[in-house]
Amino acid sequence: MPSLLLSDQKMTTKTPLSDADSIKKKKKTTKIAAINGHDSPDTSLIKKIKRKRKISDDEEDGRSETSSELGIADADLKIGNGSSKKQKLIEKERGGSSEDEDGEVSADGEDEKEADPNAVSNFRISEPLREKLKSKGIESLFPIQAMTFEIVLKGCDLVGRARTGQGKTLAFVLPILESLTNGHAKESRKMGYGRPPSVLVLLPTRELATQVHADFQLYGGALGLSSACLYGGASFNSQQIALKRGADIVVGTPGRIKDHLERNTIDLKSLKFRVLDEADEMLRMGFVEDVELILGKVEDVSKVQTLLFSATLPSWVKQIASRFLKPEKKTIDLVGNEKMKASTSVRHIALPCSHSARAQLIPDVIRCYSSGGRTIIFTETKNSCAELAGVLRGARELHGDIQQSQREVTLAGFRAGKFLVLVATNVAARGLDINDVQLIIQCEPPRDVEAYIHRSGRTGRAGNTGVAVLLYEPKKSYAISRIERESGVKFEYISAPQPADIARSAGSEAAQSIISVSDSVVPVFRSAAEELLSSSGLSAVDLIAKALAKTAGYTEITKRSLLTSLENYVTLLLEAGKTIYTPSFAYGVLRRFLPDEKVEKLKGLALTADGKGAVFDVPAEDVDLLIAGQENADMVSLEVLTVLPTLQDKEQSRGGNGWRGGRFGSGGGSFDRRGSGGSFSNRRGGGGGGGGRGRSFSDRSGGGGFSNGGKQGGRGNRSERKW
Ligand SMILES: Nc1ncnc2c1ncn2[C@@H]1O[C@H](COP(=O)(O)OP(=O)(O)OP(=O)(O)O)[C@@H](O)[C@H]1O
Repeated sequence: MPSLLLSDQKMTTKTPLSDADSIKKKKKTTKIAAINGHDSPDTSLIKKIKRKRKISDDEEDGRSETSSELGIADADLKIGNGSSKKQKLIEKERGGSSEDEDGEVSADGEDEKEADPNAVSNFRISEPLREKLKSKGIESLFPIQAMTFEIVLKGCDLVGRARTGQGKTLAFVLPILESLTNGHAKESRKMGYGRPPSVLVLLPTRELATQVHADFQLYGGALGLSSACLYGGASFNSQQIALKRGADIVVGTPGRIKDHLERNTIDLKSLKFRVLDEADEMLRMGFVEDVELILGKVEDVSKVQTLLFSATLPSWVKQIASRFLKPEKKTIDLVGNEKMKASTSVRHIALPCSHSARAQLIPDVIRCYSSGGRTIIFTETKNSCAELAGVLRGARELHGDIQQSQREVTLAGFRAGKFLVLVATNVAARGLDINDVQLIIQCEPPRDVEAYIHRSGRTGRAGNTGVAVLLYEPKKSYAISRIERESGVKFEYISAPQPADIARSAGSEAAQSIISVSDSVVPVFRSAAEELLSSSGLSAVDLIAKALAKTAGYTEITKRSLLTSLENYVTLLLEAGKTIYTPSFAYGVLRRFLPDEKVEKLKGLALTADGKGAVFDVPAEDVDLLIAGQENADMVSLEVLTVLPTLQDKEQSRGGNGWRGGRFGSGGGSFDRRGSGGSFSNRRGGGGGGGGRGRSFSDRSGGGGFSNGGKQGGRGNRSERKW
């Protein structure tokens, strides 16, 4: 019997955990705590939870078992905090440890394995399934899987919630398969040719359907169960043939399943399980009626078990969803009321960038933060997806206007590493689990916070780390504060990587590649080199510098502004000796001493949090003229910035009169170390804007490369980049 779900008393029935040896028991609880990101003091809490569980299991009183009843809410059972301790643990869980002949984990010896309460061997998982899991490097269940396994096996309806990438798919796949083959659903499920499905899994996108179906094929196949995948854009006939033959498990999107119902090609009367994966998205997409119609086809609702999973469950979804689940449903919520709803193993970064600077900026963001792995870029619309994919070298697009067959080819190519940059709309936001996605770029803040959580959750999965960069127009900074408020994410504010810094790191790679050229070329090129050296008028060092630049793909170095990330723009700060209440006031001041045509070329004007200044971008060629212009105005100063100061929330700037102190401005001057990247915010002047939270920008201007948890891009020279 499984560990987490049972009382200590029940555990005595199971061999590995039954040993009354107190040392082992101690190890066991410590490991539970470690998996959940806690140290030993919380082990008593885990025991409490177990005791509570024991009581509620025994009582079987039909009450809904909520996370708070289980004591799971808040930080108590938090997972995925990215700590190195947990990291190692997950690596171990994923099979990173060496195995002995019996396939047992031997990292810390036999005791260690026995001490793992979530070891697969501690659950009622049959041998073929166990073997399959082992072949995939899975020796231990993740918390959401461990905590829901027995509940599902016992026949309860369930709402399951855990952060992105924490293994919710296997949390329903494994107990369903066990139920069908060895559990309560075994006797009543239909068999033989033409059998109707016993399991229906509904999900919002075709790509996700394919992925979940692959899991059922893999694990269900090991138990002799067949499955079919039904989604639009694919051949109806082949789906019909599969259903006619008989499929135990059907995975699909609501639209196509409804089509099958209308054509009488599917019979959902005798379902044993109904699963709503990414339920909130399905309902948000307007599938409520379809979902209700599909789920309503079951003949005897008392005989079907309904499971609902997502990383996000807004309250309106819970209300609708409760129509589909029995009142005595159980809830396992590993996010609960915790403030942080997004993945905790992801570094969340916000970077100001005007729309027109995106295409130039994104390659450098990829170079700085992708660690050479895959990147997914999210756009809000299909048009901007196609447009961006068209200008980013080596990138491919994925959105709803692409033919289904091409969508599949594209995703397969991305999974296989044939190209490393995928530009996608929200079709790729939910559920997709793709190996080695290191970086997520969102081109603008999404409208709803759930989208931010799911998109950024395409990286940092299963205990791995990742980076999510959110680009935003400076004038839309209020959208960032909304996401922070609603998701609990604390963004690291940076300004754009400077091309010079990128070029510096490309230069050292180019140097390596030059050194590795065979000596055999020297006699052939020597005379040309001598000729060049004497005719160029350059020193040998300068000449080599140019050769390195060319090798790295650079013929000039541009500057990128701090505010809008535009190349060949420079960020200036205006101060007028008094509070600047509104952007129009700032424009008025500028017009006093600058020609109109120059003022009209300014970009992204925003007010500083201390209320004393305005920042804006100007074309690099105008800078000298503008700086000189300040001589004509009293009490006015203009200066070139190297670090962006803390800015006001735009909503507040729009508010006109009565600047009340920056909602974004905090007491300035303090350093804010974040993440492993070692960047720090360096707020100019440090004038706190009358309270409120600070939006500080990391100082990248010191040059010397970019930090990404110690990882540098290192993907070859500029001309060889894959994107
Ligand atoms: N027990 C386990 N041990 C190791 N890896 C696991 C385990 N369970 C699942 N995984 C892996 O973790 C990854 C994430 O799993 P999954 O896609 O089910 O996450 P999820 O919680 O559904 O995420 P999302 O909310 O984004 O859909 C997958 O690659 C899966 O194979």
